[in-house]
Amino acid sequence: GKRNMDALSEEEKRLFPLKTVTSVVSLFESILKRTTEPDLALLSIIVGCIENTLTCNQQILSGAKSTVLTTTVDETSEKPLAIPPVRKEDDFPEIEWPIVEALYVKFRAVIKSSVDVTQYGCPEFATRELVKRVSDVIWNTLTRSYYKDRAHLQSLYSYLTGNKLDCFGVALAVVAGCQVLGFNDVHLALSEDHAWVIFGLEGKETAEVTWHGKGNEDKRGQPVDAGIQARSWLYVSGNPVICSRFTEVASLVSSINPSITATTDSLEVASMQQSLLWVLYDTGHLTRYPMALGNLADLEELSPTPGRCHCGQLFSQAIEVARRCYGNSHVYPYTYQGGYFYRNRMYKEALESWANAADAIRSYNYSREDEEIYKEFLEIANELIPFVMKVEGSGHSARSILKDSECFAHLLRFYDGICQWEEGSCTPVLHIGWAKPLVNTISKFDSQVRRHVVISCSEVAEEDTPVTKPPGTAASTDSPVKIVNKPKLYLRSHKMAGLKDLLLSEKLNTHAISLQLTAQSQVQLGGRKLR
Ligand SMILES: FC(F)c1nnc(N2CCN(c3ncnc4sc(CC(F)(F)F)cc34)CC2)s1
Repeated sequence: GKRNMDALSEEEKRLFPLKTVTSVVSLFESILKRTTEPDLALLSIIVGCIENTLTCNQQILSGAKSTVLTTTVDETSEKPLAIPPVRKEDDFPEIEWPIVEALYVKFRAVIKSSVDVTQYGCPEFATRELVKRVSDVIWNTLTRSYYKDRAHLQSLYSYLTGNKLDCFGVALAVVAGCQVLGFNDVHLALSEDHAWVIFGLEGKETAEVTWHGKGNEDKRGQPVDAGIQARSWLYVSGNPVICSRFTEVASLVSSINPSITATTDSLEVASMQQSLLWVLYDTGHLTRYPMALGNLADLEELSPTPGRCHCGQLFSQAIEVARRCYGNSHVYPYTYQGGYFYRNRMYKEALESWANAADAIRSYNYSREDEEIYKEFLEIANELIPFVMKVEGSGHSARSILKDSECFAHLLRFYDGICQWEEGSCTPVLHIGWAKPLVNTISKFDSQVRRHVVISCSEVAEEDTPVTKPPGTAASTDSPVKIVNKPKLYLRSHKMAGLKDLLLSEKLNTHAISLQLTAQSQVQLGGRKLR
């Protein structure tokens, strides 16, 4: 019979007007089940329409409709730990099929009328020129100037109703445009702060299709090899999430933004995003997507789904995937997990996650387009860790992390990773603003505790490393004290290795430590790490 050329089956159309989260979930489940080519434009329009209707034209209702603003201020500190966003009950808008269909038809018309594929020889695979052309069509139809970092600019609904897209939205629109033209070899490649496309035979070609950050010339049309060679975090050493159509659906669901204001979320949009992420989780499309797992974990922390795994397991799963599939070159899985531990006052675990995050960044060279992760580490070092030291400092319990040499080892490993990140980079990372909080933090640990960490800095084993009992030999029953293994730490950065004696000294020489930490290394060997 007639091939169903419509985007939706009759049955799916009957789900309209969409009035509930359940109906949106049913629609996604039906589409994901019946096709290997889910239509990105259609799905982006649908979730974008719901998000923008519920978050962009909102009056904060008084009375029963909106819950009271709740803030949790930890009684021992003036700095609130985390203010859960106010979640407003709101009526789900009625999404009519004709509205969605009209926008969908408009997008297809814009793309088909602007790109003459015969000009590219109707190739089986997309060419660089074709990908660049689609990027130009999206680029040239955007509003001249608008605030690019605003929320709710990531969907095709935003593009079609307001001609505005953010950096991710442009990349998604280009892939959706190529899908309209029948080039199913064009797919999204996602790093932790940038997006580009792969295309061609076996997806071997890459092309920039959007801008990145502020004041950076866009490199649209160029391959991303230069960014990978420069070893900048932005290109994750060539380990981006390479999307299939299904992971592209996961990325448009993951980029749903329930925020109405800085402190108020739409309950319905958050619930829709959470439910759709579980659908994608159950169909296996989050398996190789650490950030989407982290997003789902954050939503589960705020509002646990009965019968589902604990959010802590999702943070751990994201780390497992990053290690196994992406060469441990992603940082966010650790800072997602560290943030969770911090919000839940699990400070020793948070320090370990942040040290693991620093291990992930150490092999990169810091480039000027890596500001986002720089800000992440700066906030951990200068806000979160000092806050932990303050609240832990007051409790003189023996269990305080200030008496725990493993915590001191985590802290040193955190700084060691950042120092090694800076090594060989053209742009310095550490400055005096880092040194003061560091010295302050280290000084909170007793010298006994600090001296309990066995620090090695080179291949040569420490001559004075006391031989500890080989593991497994039971401590003799009459030993008066518990045999506690001393944490061992291998410092890889020159700066931290140079600090070794200062760190273990009885009295901390604040000035010497600051000088060592902020020393500008003279000539960088060609300004980057080589092999
Ligand atoms: F606690 C921290 F680790 C984080 N909390 N939220 C984080 N996000 C939020 C969501 N987010 C993302 N979540 C899903 N997929 C992607 S793809 C991408 C790069 C770009 F936008 F395409 F350019 C970003 C991103 C960026 C990282 S990190």
